[in-house]
Amino acid sequence: MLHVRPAPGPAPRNLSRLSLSRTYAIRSSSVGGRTGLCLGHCCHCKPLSCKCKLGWSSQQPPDSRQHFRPCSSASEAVLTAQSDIRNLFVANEKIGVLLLNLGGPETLDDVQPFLFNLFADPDIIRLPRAFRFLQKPLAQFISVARAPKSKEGYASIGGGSPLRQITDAQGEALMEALCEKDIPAKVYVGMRYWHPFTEEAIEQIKRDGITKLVVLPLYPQFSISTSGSSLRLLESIFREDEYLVNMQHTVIPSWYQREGYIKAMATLIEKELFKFPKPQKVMIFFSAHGVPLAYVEEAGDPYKAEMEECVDLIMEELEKRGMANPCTLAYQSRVGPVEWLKPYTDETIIALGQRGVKSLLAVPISFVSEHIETLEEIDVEYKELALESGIKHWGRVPALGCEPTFISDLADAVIESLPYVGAMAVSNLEARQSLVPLGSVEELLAAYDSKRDMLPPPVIVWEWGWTKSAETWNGRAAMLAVLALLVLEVTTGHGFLHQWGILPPLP
Ligand SMILES: C=CC1=C(C)c2cc3[nH]c(cc4nc(cc5[nH]c(cc1n2)c(C)c5CCC(=O)O)C(CCC(=O)O)=C4C)c(C)c3C=C
Ligand SMILES: [Fe+2]
Repeated sequence: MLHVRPAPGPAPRNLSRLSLSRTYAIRSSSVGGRTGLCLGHCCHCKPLSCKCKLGWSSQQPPDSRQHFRPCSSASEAVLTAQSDIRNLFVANEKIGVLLLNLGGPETLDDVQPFLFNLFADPDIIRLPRAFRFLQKPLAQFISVARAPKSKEGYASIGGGSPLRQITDAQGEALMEALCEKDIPAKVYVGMRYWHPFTEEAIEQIKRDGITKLVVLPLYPQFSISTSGSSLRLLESIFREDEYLVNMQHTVIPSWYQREGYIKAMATLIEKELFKFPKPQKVMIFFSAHGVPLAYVEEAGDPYKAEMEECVDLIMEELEKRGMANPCTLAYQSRVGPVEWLKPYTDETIIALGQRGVKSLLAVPISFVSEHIETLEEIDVEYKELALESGIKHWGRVPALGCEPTFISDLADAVIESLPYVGAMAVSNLEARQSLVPLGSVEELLAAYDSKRDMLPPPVIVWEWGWTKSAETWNGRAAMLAVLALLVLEVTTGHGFLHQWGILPPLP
């Protein structure tokens, strides 16, 4: 199914609106009578369901749009927050902002160990509980097998990922923006899979004696596989550390609906549209990083719903500016044999070409830095595919990077969240039970973990003969046997893959 909005005019877009209630019900989970993760988002608007200045009652999940939409009193909220912050300085507090990101290999030699870290993450490869002991051997196997292809990609974009450099620059720019808004704070970068690792950032935060911390994942939309994974790691680090248990903090889990972000995206799109010979005829093609379908359908990942709403908001902003282009949302970069969110970017490009679309503007939407999937997958592979599919004019919107409106908005998000830093951690006991996400992300992750265990097997009744159930169970037995062989091979360095030269010998 394509997410296509026909041109011209404000005809309804075919962007299905999933119920967001699960996401926001989880977000609104209350600890100690106050809500959790609405911090930093909702302080502008106070709909009826909102009981506190920054939250809503857990009994009354709000309409997300109403709650999250920035309104004209945004600057007022920032001003209030700023005066609260000045009070923090009187109390001699040291404010830190921890930017969480994915991380990327800096050299080609880093590629395999980076991939190992990624695939060793149980939020990336989800093994049933009984098979968790296989996580690391499997990560070793997949990372070794995938490294040559990944290396080719990284070699073609200059020999490594630009992610560290860009994230550091975003951190610097955020620090300056906060300083200009009279909020001196130190910004730290903590990567999930490569340097500087989250653990390194945390050590620096401790050395600097930070007393109040805002945790800001650099993913606009929340996914279990990205922000969720980073927060889970952070939570485990916090739980083990006496200093961190006592450090007040808050988390901004996703921020795709912020006015500054939406406007910055619309401005970038508008600029690129006008490079086309007929701007009004261009199909705006949002390409988001995919996740396996089961994350959304079985584990309750809000990623798809947030992505669709984000696209809606950007398109509304463009409409306000007089642009009524058609748009499509598709998902790219799938890895492995399972089904991922659809429609897939490559299939969609081909379908659009067949439908006679002639001008396509690709908009990377799930990430705010240039990275391998914008520089290689979109700029090279998808462009080539588009031209082969009959598309005549191709463009690509750059990632936000250090775009000033965007950075200024991130600074506002941080400022708005500051008065609520530590509001939840009223005692050590409570803090230990519910640390980083003030209860909410933990609940989200816990909900998906428990759901995973409760999933019914695909085939319940055994039937003799060449049946679906026989195929399934034979297939499972065969997979386990192959897995066992692979694990043995990767750990011992001996086996058929080494003999056939598919895997290099162990050093
Ligand atoms: C919102 C963004 C991202 C989601 C969601 C996401 C999920 C996800 N990714 C993989 C597997 C890989 N991702 C890789 C690189 C990579 N992923 C993201 C973002 C999201 N991933 C970025 C920004 C990058 C690039 C980092 C860089 O170095 O520039 C890779 C490595 C590259 C490759 O070999 O293709 C893999 C593998 C899974 C399995 C997944 C969801 C479960
Ligand atoms: Fe990824």
